[in-house]
Amino acid sequence: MTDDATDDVTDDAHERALPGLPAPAPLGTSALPEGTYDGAVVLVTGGGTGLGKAIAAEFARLGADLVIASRKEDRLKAARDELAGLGGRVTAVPCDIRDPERVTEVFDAARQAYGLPGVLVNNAAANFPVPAEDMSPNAWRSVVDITLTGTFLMTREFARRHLAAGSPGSVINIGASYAWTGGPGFAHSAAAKAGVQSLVESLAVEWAPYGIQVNGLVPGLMPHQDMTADIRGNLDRAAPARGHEPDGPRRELDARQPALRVGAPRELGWAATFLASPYARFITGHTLVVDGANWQRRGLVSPEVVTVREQMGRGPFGE
Ligand SMILES: CCCCCCCCCCC/C=C/C(=O)SCCNC(=O)CCNC(=O)[C@H](O)C(C)(C)COP(=O)(O)OP(=O)(O)OC[C@H]1O[C@@H](n2cnc3c(N)ncnc32)[C@H](O)[C@@H]1OP(=O)(O)O
Ligand SMILES: NC(=O)C1=CN([C@@H]2O[C@H](COP(=O)(O)OP(=O)(O)OC[C@H]3O[C@@H](n4cnc5c(N)ncnc54)[C@H](OP(=O)(O)O)[C@@H]3O)[C@@H](O)[C@H]2O)C=CC1
Repeated sequence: MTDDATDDVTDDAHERALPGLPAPAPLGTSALPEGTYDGAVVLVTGGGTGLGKAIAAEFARLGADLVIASRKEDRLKAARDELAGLGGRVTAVPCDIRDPERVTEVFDAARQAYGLPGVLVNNAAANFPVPAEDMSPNAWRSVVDITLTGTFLMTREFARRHLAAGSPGSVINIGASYAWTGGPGFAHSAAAKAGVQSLVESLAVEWAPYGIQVNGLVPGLMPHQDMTADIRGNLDRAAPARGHEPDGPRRELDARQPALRVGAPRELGWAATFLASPYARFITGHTLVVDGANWQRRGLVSPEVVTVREQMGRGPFGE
């Protein structure tokens, strides 16, 4: 397993004599005791790519049996083989989380393979940048259905099964900080993530009496090789590469973060393994933000306004 983010502070930071936040611990290490998840079953939606795969990897290193679920079978299988190399057992189940019947099948497959998952990571989501005035009803529906409705359906099925069995469980919803700030250019995703955030707060209270924890986990900018072409293209436009190695660390992205570096996917994985661990049993209804304080960033004087259309290189509406 690789982890795509830089371990180094940037050239820019060195030029400015600013260290930024320290680099994370090496990939393959963990703060939790070895075997913390021995015998545990962890279900990660969207576990075949990007941050979901990085989260799954950290649970696997600590002994968990994994179930990864998403739509595209080829990517799931490739991830399954990669994750299996970390030691634990891995099952890949194709599933569109918008479909309640498919959701039921994922839990049936998990139960058959290893037993009822004790941890559910709702990581799958959909997103693409688009000015709101250009967004079709179907584009809105697609993002909201996957991100919000899919998360709800997975969580409901998880809770139903635990309530029936009388067993405890832990749900982690992967969010985004524009749930709180709004997300110009991502109105659909920001609205959906605000809904996901609200689910954390409602369901933590509703299900604490039954022993089910529900927490949120919000990544900052964590680039990875699986990022969609849409998002990668707009990132490139927002922070054009200046001749650094094309697949290496993106220093022009680092320089735009208060931490002077982007996040490494494993940093999100470590946070997830903590939140679902025996060391976080009294934490529920909480959202942990792993973003180097980027979402609180404000300037003394705001930068000049650039419309979303301009940021995306689009001409005037309707032309
Ligand atoms: C402005 C500055 C930008 C700076 C960049 C910063 C980037 C930081 C972002 C960090 C936050 C990240 C949060 C994330 O959630 S990342 C996760 C992203 N991953 C995914 O989205 C993976 C899954 N995505 C998909 O499968 C697809 O993208 C899709 C969401 C479209 C879902 O597929 P589905 O099969 O359901 O949908 P369709 O292909 O049938 O399309 C449905 C409608 O949506 C319209 N559409 C699709 N893409 C676009 C687009 N790029 N722009 C506008 N509209 C789009 C499509 O046309 C369909 O509508 P119509 O039927 O009306 O045509
Ligand atoms: N990367 C970042 O910097 C940030 C990411 N996030 C959040 O982190 C999470 C992971 O994002 P990231 O890894 O970057 O993105 P990816 O595009 O790599 O992951 C999205 C995953 O969701 C799965 N998925 C999409 N639609 C469905 C569906 N209908 N049913 C089942 N699975 C589906 C995809 O698999 P498939 O196509 O096979 O279905 C894919 O594995 C998301 O919740 C995202 O909002 C938040 C802020 C920043």
